[in-house]
Amino acid sequence: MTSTEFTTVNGTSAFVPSPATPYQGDIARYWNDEARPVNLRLGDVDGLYHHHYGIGAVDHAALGDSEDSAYEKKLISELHRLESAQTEVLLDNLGVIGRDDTLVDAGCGRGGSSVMAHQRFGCKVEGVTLSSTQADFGNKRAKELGIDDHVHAQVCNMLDTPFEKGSIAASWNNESSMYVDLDDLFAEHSRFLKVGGRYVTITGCWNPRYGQPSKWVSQINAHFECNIHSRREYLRAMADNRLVPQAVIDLTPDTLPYWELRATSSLVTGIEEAFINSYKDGSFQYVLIAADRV
Ligand SMILES: C[S@@+](CC[C@H](N)C(=O)[O-])C[C@H]1O[C@@H](n2cnc3c(N)ncnc32)[C@H](O)[C@@H]1O
Ligand SMILES: CC(C)=CCC/C(C)=C/COP(=O)(O)OP(=O)(O)O
Ligand SMILES: [Mg+2]
Repeated sequence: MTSTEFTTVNGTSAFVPSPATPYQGDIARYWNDEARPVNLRLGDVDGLYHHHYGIGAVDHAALGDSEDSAYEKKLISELHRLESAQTEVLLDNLGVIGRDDTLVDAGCGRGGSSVMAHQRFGCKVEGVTLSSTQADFGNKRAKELGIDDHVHAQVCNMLDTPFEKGSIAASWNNESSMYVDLDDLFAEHSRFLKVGGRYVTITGCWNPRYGQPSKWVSQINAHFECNIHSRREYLRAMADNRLVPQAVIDLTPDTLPYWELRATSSLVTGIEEAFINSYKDGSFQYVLIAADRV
């Protein structure tokens, strides 16, 4: 961060760092203003608020009859269950984490993954986001849950964090790496991770086998003001920054049922077709990459 400015958040005074670039200012504004029902209504199911997508098979028995008056509510619960299942898979890949460890949730959104990590490992989790609205939301949820001594969010550029060199046991980007240069991102994770620590990303990436980003990938970029990288860029930038892949899992077949279900819901946002078509034509992939910091 280059400078700080004084601001007022919910009637209390706080220092919010100025964005490092005009683009980061756009992204901060985007997430400060975001209040899509597809995210808030799903989060209301159990108080875990996610800004990522789901994986796993749809439980049609739990959904029941689509003519039923309770069907839409069940559909929302089912989409939310699949989004939390996505986080569980990310956490499965973090390796052995102790209660005394600190983890970094880079691009933490409203903090759903941070809470789940603490609930599983009993560890500390530090979230960073460009959005003060999201950081406030995450800190309020942590307080309500009585875990604010362990789960904390701050407004901070994930390319330039305050975490000490070699101090972090594991870190991740859950659908947040498409907003940054990957070399800069992995250099920063590599700096604050302990040697032997684990890094995990779940991301959408364009498939080099397709050739170039398809029109659907361009549509997703425009919709979210992001810049989707290719699978090749991820692996190259990791290799250049002492992150050695331990697992590369193609989650594309596992995320398609989520999208096909979401496309039938009242909470559609209009981006469903681009995800479904790009996953089906092979131009876009949903992947998990887990890497060791060596
Ligand atoms: C799609 S949301 C993902 C949120 C969260 N990881 C989740 O799974 O719910 C993208 C997040 O990346 C954050 N982000 C984008 N660029 C960032 C940057 N340079 N530094 C910190 N956070 C960033 C946004 O503020 C937002 O919270
Ligand atoms: C896989 C890719 C390319 C993701 C782009 C980043 C992104 C915006 C993720 C979902 O956020 P969200 O949960 O706020 O989006 P939505 O409102 O569509 O559910
Ligand atoms: Mg969402």
